[in-house]
Amino acid sequence: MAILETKDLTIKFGGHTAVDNVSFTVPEKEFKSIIGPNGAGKTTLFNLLSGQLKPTGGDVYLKGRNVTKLSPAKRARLGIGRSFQITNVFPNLTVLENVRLAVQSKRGIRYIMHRNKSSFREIMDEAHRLIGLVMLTKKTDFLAVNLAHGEKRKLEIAMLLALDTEILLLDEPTAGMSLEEVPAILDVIRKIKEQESKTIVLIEHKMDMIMDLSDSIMVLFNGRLLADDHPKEIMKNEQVQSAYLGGLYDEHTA
Ligand SMILES: Nc1ncnc2c1ncn2[C@@H]1O[C@H](COP(=O)(O)OP(=O)(O)OP(=O)(O)O)[C@@H](O)[C@H]1O
Repeated sequence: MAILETKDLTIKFGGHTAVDNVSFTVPEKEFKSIIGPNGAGKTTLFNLLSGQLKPTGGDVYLKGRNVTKLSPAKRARLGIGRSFQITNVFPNLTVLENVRLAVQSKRGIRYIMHRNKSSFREIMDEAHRLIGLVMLTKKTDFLAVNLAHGEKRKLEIAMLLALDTEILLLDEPTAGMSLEEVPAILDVIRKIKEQESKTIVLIEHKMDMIMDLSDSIMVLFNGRLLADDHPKEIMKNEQVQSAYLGGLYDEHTA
């Protein structure tokens, strides 16, 4: 069953159509990547999925339910979690404290009202598990403010996982990272894919990063869906090669 689906999703900014009649489905537990050159509409599409933007036309469905008119908070409660929604990283708290608070906020008032030793232990165990999953164990007691850029992204991912949504929208998790930091974050994403049984939709600018991780790849170009297929087919697709790979080649040689 499709856990996430769009039909003819469109948004116009003035005369410019940033997302143009995009229809796609994401089956449950699939790892789908969205690629495309600068300005293709990837982030705008994410904003439409998470509810930050309302479309000019078309619809978004979550588990068959039309959520087009719902707020980001309501969509999050229904199962869509987005990495950049994590605005509550406290710089002067440790990694453990930040993740613990995220786990606690998900469990909500129930746990606070019935606070007891076993629920606190459970929350701490989950926080430690998530810190391990994103490979930050050695930094457990570091203040968030003292983490390297790549480590901060890992912390954000741990806090996103704490919300325990079925769908994770990851917007360029490697953005702004030094080359040495990239393999570690890809390892984290691979581990999440293997261990967490989530549906993952990931935006990536650099196609080579996500070829082996993705079950399917969507290519956006000028707001349009150029292709949506298995990675191998995407590589062979001539339209994609000329539109997207050509652009990348230019970028590397510029
Ligand atoms: N709020 C807005 N108002 C006007 N135009 C916008 C707005 N948001 C995005 N756009 C335009 O929509 C187009 C798509 O932008 P978007 O950021 O979604 O692209 P992208 O594929 O995410 O690019 P990048 O890889 O650079 O992040 C661009 O031309 C951009 O200038």
